Amino acid sequence: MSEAGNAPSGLSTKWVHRYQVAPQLSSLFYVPDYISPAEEERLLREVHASKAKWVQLSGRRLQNHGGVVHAKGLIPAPLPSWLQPLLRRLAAEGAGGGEEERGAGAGAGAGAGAGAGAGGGARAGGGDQSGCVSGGAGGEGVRAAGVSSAGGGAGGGAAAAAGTGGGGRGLYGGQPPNHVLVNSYLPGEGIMPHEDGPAYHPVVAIVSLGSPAVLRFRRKALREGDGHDDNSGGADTGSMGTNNGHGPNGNAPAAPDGHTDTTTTAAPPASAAHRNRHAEAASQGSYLCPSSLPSSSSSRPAAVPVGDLRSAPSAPSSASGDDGGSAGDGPGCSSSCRSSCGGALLTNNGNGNGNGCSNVGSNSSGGHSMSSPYIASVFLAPRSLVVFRDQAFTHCLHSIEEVHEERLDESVVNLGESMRGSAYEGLTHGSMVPRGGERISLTVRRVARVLPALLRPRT
Ligand SMILES: O=C(O)CCC(=O)C(=O)O
Ligand SMILES: [Fe+2]
Repeated sequence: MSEAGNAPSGLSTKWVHRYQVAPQLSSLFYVPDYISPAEEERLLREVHASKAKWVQLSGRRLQNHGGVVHAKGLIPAPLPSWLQPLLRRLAAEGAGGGEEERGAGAGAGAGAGAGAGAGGGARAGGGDQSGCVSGGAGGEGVRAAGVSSAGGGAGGGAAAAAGTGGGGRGLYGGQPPNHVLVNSYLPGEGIMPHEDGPAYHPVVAIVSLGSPAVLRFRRKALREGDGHDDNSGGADTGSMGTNNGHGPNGNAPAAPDGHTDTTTTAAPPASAAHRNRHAEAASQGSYLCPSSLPSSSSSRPAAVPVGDLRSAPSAPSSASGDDGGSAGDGPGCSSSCRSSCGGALLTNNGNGNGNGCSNVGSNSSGGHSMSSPYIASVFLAPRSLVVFRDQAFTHCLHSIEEVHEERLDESVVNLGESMRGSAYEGLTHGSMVPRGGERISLTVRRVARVLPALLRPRT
C-alpha cells in the first residue's frame, strides 16, 4: 500500500490523492483546467504554425517532436521552444514539496504561467500503487535497462524542475520528458486500443486542446498458455495470433507515431477499418479484453480494493514488485488477469461489436458492469491533463472511439467533482457530448533510452 508522503509511484502522495480518479485504476490521474485558456490558445497556434510535418493516419494525424522513437531508443532531435514551458511544468508535476500542487501556480521552473486552479477532482483512493504496478519490462529487460540509462534527451533542463523532495520525483521520475506527439482528431476520428510500449518510461501525460473526447481503458488480454506476466508491451504473441512485431529486444521499426512495439495485429478487430488501423498506425497493442469488474450501484466505479488490475474480484491482490521495472509481474497480476480476462478472450474477440468483446451492450446499474469492456474511461475536457502510468500504462490498452458524439457511459470516472465549475459541470452518466471540432492532444512521454544522435530528423 502506498505510504504517506512516499508514494511508490514516485509521485507525492498529495498529488496522487488529489488527482486519482478511479479506484480500480489507481495509476490514472485527471487534472481539470491544467492550462489556462490563453495557454491553450498559444499552444494551438504553435501547433498549427509548426514546421513539423503532419503524418496522416486513417483516424488522426500527428506531428512528432523530440526525435524518432526507435525500438532501441530515441534518436533525439531538439524539442521546439514553444513546448519547453509545458515540459518543464510536467516534469515538476507530482514532485512534492508543494510547489507543483494545483492552485499554487505552475510549479517549479514551470514558466508556463498557467496554474489554473484545478478545483479538486480526484479523491484519495488509499492508493495501493505497489504490487503489480509497473510490473515492468516483462521479462524483456527493455524497460528496466532503459530507465536506468535514460540520460539526457532533448528535454533540456526539465529535470531540474522535477525535484526530489516531498515524497515524489515527479511524473517522469526526476527526468525530463523528451518526446511529444501532437495528435489531431476531427470528429469521428479516434485511436484504436493500443499500448504505448516499453520504449517509454511507463508514464504518459496528455494535455487536451480544442474539443473534448473520452479516453478509454481496458485490460490487456493474457496470452493463452501463460500467466501473461509480461504484459508490458512485450511479446504479446500467441494464441490470438497477436504479434506485436517486436521481439524480446524490441526490434520493431519506429512507427509513425513513435510507438515502437505495438505493431500488433490483434485479436480479430471487429471491422476492416479497425484492421487497417492496426496495420497503419502501428500503435495498437494486443487485443481486447472485457473487463469483469463487478457491478456497483454507485455512479462511481466499483469500490474494488485499490490494487488496480490485480484487484479484480476473483483475484485477491497479492504484493509483488514495486516500482522499478523489475522483470515480470507479481503473482497477483497473473491471477487477476487470468481470472478477469482469461478464457473469455478466446471466444469473445472479433464478434463484431467494435470492441472485440462479446459481452458489451446491456449495461447494468452502474459502476463497472460485467458488460462494459472498459475498466475506466476519462472525459478529457479541453485544457485538461490526463496522466497514466504504471499499471494503467503497462496492463491496459487505451483508446478513443471514432465517434462524433461521446457517450458518457458508466465507465467514465471523472464526472462530478472533476468538472465542477467548468463548462462540463452538468454532465452525468448517459450524457452525450459532441466532439465538436478538432481536438489536439499533446502526448508527452520520456523515451527511456536515448541513442546517440547520429541521425537527426527534422523537427
Ligand atoms: O490523443 C490522446 O489523448 C491519446 C493519444 C495516444 O494514446 C497516443 O498518442 O499514444
Ligand atoms: Fe497511446
